[in-house]
Amino acid sequence: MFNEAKNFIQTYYEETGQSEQELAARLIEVEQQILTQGTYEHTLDELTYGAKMAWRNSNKCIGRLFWQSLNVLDKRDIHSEASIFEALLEHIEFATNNGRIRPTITVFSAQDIRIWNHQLIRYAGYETDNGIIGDPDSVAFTKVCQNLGWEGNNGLFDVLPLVIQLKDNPPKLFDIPEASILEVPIRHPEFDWFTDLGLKWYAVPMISNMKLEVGGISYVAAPFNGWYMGTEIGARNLADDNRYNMLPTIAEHMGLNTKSNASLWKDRALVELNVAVLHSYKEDGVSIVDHHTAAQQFKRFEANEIEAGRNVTGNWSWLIPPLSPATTHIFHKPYTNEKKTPNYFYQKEPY
Ligand code: HEM
Ligand SMILES: N/C(=N/c1cccc(CO[C@@H]2CCNC2)c1)c1cccs1
Repeated sequence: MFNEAKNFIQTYYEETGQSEQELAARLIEVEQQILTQGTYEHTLDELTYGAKMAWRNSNKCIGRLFWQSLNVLDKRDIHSEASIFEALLEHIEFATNNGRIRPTITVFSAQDIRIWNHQLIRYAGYETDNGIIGDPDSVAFTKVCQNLGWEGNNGLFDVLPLVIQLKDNPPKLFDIPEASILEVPIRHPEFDWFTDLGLKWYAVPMISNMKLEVGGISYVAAPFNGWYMGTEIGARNLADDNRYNMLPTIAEHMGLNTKSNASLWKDRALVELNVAVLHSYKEDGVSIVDHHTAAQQFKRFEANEIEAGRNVTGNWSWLIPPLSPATTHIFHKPYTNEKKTPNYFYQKEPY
């Protein structure tokens, strides 16, 4: 652990221009803590910078240009399910900010808390005799919630409860107040019939099942949010045939020939769905980025990193957007998928 701690603290001090003397003193302190307690505690500044570095090192993320502007909420001192629920509501409110989304991470104490949700706000998926209602991606977790007593409503867009577990206690469920959940009804700038599809999506993506690793310490409950890139909603969540599978319906309404692949009906429906998503979020003043702008921002990130003397790492297959990937520069160049730390990692599902 001391090796990982030393590497992180050294890099942190170098990148923030703190003196060799301060570094040496801090390293002695950390070594002492590890020797006597088996671990050490990050200062707020170390934790804050570590969370930002972890974003900077996230190879699958196209949004890394803004890594230094991450808001870090330190909640390492709370240890009851109720106060964790309160902190999560605080995160949701602060991050949502009435639509002017603030990229934010809340860090809970390193080991004894788990949030079972994949995202703080996500729609339920119900398996019924005549198919799946809601988000197919949520079917397994929805069953877990129902086994824990959650009813659900068999709706298309039922927001799942927060499931919070302390140590090895049974998890506790908490409903998120509707007032805290900002959603965007999806309409199209030209096709008036689009509204009748009854589609909407939530404003803020908040990943809550990954762990933040900084200097040898793993924060297994550290939910983080940014804003959406439009294609995530328009080219995947509402488009995939194993998600909301809207392309055939949209193509029908557009009067396209869905009997022939060569009519490119799927592609035309896909573009209009993505146009509708971007139009709706923008009209409602909810932060969102289109995949062309996001790629241009990523290009600026690459230049900044080279300028800072760091090599750019990335996971090409995740960085290219799912719609018109070859229209971005990312498609036309290779990226090394070298894993640096601090970083965000997958971890075993607690259920
Ligand atoms: C600010 C706006 C942001 C945008 C537009 C953005 C965009 C994206 C997109 C499109 C993906 C791929 C998701 C998918 O294909 O399912 C992604 C992945 C990822 N992003 Fe970002 N991101 C943003 C902010 C952040 C922040 C604040 C963090 C953490 C502090 C972060 C960490 C990650 C990580 C760890 C992944 C990979 C997730 C996985 O492995 O499943 N991003 N991002
Ligand atoms: N825009 C975003 N998109 C995502 C970022 C990370 C993960 C995901 C969802 O990943 C799922 C697992 C693989 N694809 C879907 C979406 C952000 C969420 C939190 C901060 S930015």
